[in-house]
Amino acid sequence: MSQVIDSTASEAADLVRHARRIVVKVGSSLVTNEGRGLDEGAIGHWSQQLAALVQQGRELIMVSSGAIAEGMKRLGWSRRPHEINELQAAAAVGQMGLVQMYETQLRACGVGSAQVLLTHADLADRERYLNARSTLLTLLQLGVVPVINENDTVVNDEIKFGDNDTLGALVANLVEADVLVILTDQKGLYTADPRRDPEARFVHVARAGDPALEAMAGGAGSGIGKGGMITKILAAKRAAASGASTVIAWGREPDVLLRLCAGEAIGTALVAQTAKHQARKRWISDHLQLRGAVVVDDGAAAKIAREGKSLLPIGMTAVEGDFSRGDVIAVRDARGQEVARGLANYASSEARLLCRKSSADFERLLGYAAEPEMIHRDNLVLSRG
Ligand SMILES: Nc1ncnc2c1ncn2[C@@H]1O[C@H](COP(=O)(O)OP(=O)(O)O)[C@@H](O)[C@H]1O
Ligand SMILES: N[C@@H](CCC(=O)OP(=O)(O)O)C(=O)O
Repeated sequence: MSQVIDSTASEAADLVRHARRIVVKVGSSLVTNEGRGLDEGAIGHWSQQLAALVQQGRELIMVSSGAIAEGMKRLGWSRRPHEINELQAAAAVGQMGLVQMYETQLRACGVGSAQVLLTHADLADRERYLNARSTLLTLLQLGVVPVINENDTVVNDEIKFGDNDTLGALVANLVEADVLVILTDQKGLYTADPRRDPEARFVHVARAGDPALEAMAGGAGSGIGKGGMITKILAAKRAAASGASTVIAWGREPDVLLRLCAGEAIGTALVAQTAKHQARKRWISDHLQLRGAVVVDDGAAAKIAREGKSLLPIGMTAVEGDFSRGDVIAVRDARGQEVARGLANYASSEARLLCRKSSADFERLLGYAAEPEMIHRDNLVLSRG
């Protein structure tokens, strides 16, 4: 049995203790008590823990399923429909109750919440990716807990996440979370589905992306959940691509989030092998197709290369090519040498207006106020040195 690990369970637990930005995902079977209706006690308990962690100075995002199951209950449907339009209708009905319950519970703990509905296409589109990212990061800065679900109304079979484990991982990638916590109806990952195999052994820690894990994981055990363990294993692999480790744990474990954040080894830890900043750099370097460039003065080039600062439009002298917000562009110095590459916050047409301008002028020049940076330092990779 592989269970290849480069970390011990206690080292893995330390990852959560030190985590600042955490994405928590809860599945339909937990949220709706196996389809019996929204579990107010469970949502209240997670909300209290989320609020306590925000109050500790951490940033929390909740990815919660349950809309379809709750919608089915509200519509009086006992069997999950096959028609996609019926599933979408159920999700729209159920999402009302779902988000209302989180809002009420979090507010009672003194923490604000926000509803964010996303689709895969939103995150594949570079401009929408940047928009979603900056909205979520702003919410986190405000100390608000975003409560995310798939935007079931606008997706069809092909582009549907199908399960919220994938959505949780994509959100972890989007905001560069330190840890993804997947709460489910089992204590974690076993060597086989424990509902079917009484010999199944518990896996405490493993390497995220280890192919041996995929062989252990079966499909959903309850009639309510969709993904099963395989989607959680694949979500951990995906989250690891941006440097986030994943913990899979039982959602009804008392104080599970607080105890994980206190460094207790609960559940299965799937440890990412790449550090966050390296993963981000690789992601940007992989988008090698450059859409254009900006030329910067020596002051801006030095700030980027030596101090690791963001590129501000005031340091830009020229814009080359035709690019959109979210495209990867080069940053060149006055001698034509490439200093860095990164994701443009402004399209080339806007960037041309912003050259040499300070952020106080942006609203007058563009008609709206947006990011002060042309490329944020988180989205910038140095080309040499
Ligand atoms: N190797 C495994 N270890 C643990 N659970 C497994 C495994 N393989 C399959 N499962 C099943 O996956 C289920 C959890 O997935 P799912 O029902 O989709 O939950 P959720 O709604 O939380 O996403 C478990 O109840 C279990 O029966
Ligand atoms: N967006 C859907 C979630 C789909 C789903 O079943 O997810 P999960 O229970 O996490 O496998 C809903 O809210 O019902």
